[in-house]
Amino acid sequence: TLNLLSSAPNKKSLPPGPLTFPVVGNFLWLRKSLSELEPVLRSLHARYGPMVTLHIGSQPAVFVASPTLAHEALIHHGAVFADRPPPSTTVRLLSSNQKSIITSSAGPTWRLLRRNLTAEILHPSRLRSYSRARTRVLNMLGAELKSQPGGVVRVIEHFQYAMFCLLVLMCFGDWLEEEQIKQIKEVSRRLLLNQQRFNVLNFWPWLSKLVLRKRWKELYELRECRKRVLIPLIRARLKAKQEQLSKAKENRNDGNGDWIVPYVDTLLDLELPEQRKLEEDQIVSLCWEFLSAGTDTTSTALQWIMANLVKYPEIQERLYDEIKSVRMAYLKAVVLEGLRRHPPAHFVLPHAVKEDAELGGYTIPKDAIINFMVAEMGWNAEIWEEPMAFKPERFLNSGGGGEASGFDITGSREIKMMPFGVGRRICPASGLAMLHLEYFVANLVWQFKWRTVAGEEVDLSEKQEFTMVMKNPLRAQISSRN
Ligand code: HEM
Repeated sequence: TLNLLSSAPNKKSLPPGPLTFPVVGNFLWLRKSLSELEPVLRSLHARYGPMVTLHIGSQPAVFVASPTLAHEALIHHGAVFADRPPPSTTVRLLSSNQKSIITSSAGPTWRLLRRNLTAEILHPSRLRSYSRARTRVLNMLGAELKSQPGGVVRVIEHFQYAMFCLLVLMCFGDWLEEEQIKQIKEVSRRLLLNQQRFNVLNFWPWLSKLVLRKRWKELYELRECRKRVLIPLIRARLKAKQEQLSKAKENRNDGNGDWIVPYVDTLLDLELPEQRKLEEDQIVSLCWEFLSAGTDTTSTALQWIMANLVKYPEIQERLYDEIKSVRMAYLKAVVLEGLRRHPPAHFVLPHAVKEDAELGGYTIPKDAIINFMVAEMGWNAEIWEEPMAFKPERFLNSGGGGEASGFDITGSREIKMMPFGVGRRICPASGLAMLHLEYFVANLVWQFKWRTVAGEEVDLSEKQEFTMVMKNPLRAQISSRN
């Protein structure tokens, strides 16, 4: 009783929500993925308003569904709401103790790592330099699709592989052989597929170390495997850089210099705020983050967009005509509509506040997890007419003059949707993701006509995996346009 009384004032000022769940219930909540909670949250929001608190375990989790409150938190009080909750034991293990952008708390190391990625790799002028890698991957994807018997393609595995290759080439250099890419892909898949199983290790880690010893061993083994694959690539770049340096010193530039700057090179150069270079392990987890943050998100988005182009042939034909006449506004509108209607992440990654903060008249305590509901905002009927329909045209007026490019995806003035998040933690690669989506959608529609497979329909049902994917993956009948 004493305990309850002393914590009462704080609890009271949290956003409202059902106060208690039975203990067993709690355990189930923990295991349910956030998206399974979405329908529950929807009814809780209807009852309690745009901010709801669930007491998950001992930690309050606040869910924000209103674009206005998200703007207030992430833009107006951006510095306060930019932190992350402490990572789980397994995440800590795989991120070399939070040496990754996603997991680090909002301090000098996070700023440095994030700035390195945005300035050295994701800057528009740099993005142009990776065009050779894009062409190589597009040709590979086109050849794979063409080789499917009867022209019937199940796209998702091909899309995933294409996005993965592209990021591997940006990370380690575009001279890499396909055999090397396949090795990395193999470990990556295994880690991803086992994520749910490894998550369980985080509930009472001391207990799981006794009961789930084999699973812990598997996790350690996969981490080793990841090192075995990546460290030779990192060392090869270190050597190449040293050779280049000595050539430059001796003034014997043979013109065989590199075409591009791979991400790993920038990490080898980087100095942490405490004036020390990154350790090999930390470079491994940063490269890993680069590959895994961008593969499923982008390939899922691409699949959803292509699914809508198959389902609505008139949209596909209009897109084809506009590409033919080199008008790209509609292309951008199609991609934006895809991200609004089918955001790969239905929630941004969990946020936290550095100190107790206020939002919408309630207190957000330091130990709370704050979730922003991406899909709900994109489907908000007060902002979007017929929100569940796929209508790219809605973006053509957003900038005036029929230009979709005027739409502000950063939400800095006002949030209408936030597929990449907004504010200081906004996806640093939103520009790269948009470029890749526009590039592949345009080329796939340019090269092939996409139709439904005879006797089948495109089913837009969702299923939560690492991202929100198509429950029944897209299959399409393709034929060459020329
Ligand atoms: C369609 C594709 C993508 C979508 C929808 C997407 C979405 C997101 C979202 C919602 C967040 C969380 C924002 C927050 O916590 O407030 C995020 C963070 C992040 N994304 Fe992306 N992303 C995509 C592609 C990529 C790519 C291609 C990369 C890397 C090459 C990438 C790297 C990151 C990183 C490093 C963060 C963490 C930022 C931080 O914590 O400071 N993403 N992304």
